Amino acid sequence: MSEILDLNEIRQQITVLDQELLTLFAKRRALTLNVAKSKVQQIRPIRDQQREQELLVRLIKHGKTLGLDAHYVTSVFQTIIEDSVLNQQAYLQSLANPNIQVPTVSVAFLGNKGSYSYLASHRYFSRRAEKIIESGCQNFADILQQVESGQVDYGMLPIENTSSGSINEVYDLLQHTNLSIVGEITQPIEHCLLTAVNTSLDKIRTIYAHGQPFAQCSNFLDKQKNIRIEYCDSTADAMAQASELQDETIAVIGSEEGGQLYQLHALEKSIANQRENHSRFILVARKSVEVAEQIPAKTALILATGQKAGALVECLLVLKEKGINMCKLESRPIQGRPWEEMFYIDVEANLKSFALQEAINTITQHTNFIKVLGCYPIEHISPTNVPSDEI
Ligand SMILES: C=C(O[C@@H]1C=C(C(=O)O)C=C[C@H]1O)C(=O)O
Repeated sequence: MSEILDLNEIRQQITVLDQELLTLFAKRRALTLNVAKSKVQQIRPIRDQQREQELLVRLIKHGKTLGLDAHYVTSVFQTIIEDSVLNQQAYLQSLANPNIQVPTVSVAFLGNKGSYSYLASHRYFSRRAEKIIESGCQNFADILQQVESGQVDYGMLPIENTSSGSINEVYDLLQHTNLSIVGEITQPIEHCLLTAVNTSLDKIRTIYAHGQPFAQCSNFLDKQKNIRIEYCDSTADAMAQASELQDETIAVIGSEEGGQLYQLHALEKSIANQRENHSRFILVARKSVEVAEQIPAKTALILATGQKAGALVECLLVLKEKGINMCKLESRPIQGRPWEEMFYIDVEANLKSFALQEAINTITQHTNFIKVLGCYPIEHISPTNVPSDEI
């Protein structure tokens, strides 16, 4: 006869193990902070992908002897390494900008509790501040106005999404602001259909959604018959309305994590057109920041060339000559000047670097207008992979 297994007792053992794992994670984090301190002394870059690869190969081999598959070990340690690199970057940034190191920060974002902007703000500051004073806004212009007037320290704005592209309204607002971009964060967007009460898809008649999630879920929505879309100012607004109405015919497009704050449950998960759906947010402040040299930096520029033939090409050639990688180019019309365009250019370079300073000086000769929107650490940590023959 097989032995009787006591579920509660086994779960108790798992609970103890999980706590031990957390203690080990914290110890590892503390050690990586010491690594960061030594890199400051030795002026070495934060990221060392060769070390990451060696470490992964060793762990995968060892994991196999314990019955753990390579995929599992790789994904766990990629997450640990990402946290470690971001934490080291945040530490170096706090040294480079002692004035930004404060325990409490105030942040304006779109919507209320539960919006993607709310989740991005909390994730961004989780390793940088102890407390966030939240300021939910009804539109992007309000966010900028609150930062400009000094009502809050920071504004979090979505700038692009992997499925619906650039957020033009934010680009247009950036033309007229004196604020600086001081950070970025990429937030996974996992759209679900959320409801306040137990119901089924065939009973839903109205879906509350913000325009962005609506556009990103068009394939799923096209398949639904007899459904009306109610546009809302934000995802959080949509959630609050559905939560208040407690109606089995009403659903909301939003994240499961955000929905939990309104006691909403996921009726359908992963309803976005693209499975890999991410939004990039930028953080704006009144004062620009310095980016430590050991951290990969991005600089955002806007420029107008007028209607001179080839002027934009001349500007881009300057970047090429200086070996500066352009990671984004966007154009927007200039209000009041028909057919003239404002170009938004993101480059992977530190504003302090000699190459970028020289490039900006030369580019200025080809433009009517040029402005640096900000220089900030690149927050996206691309995972190091292990060559398949090494596994
Ligand atoms: C901790 C370090 O910094 C980074 C983080 C690593 C990690 O968490 O294991 C490994 C290499 C670096 O990209 C290090 O250089 O050892």
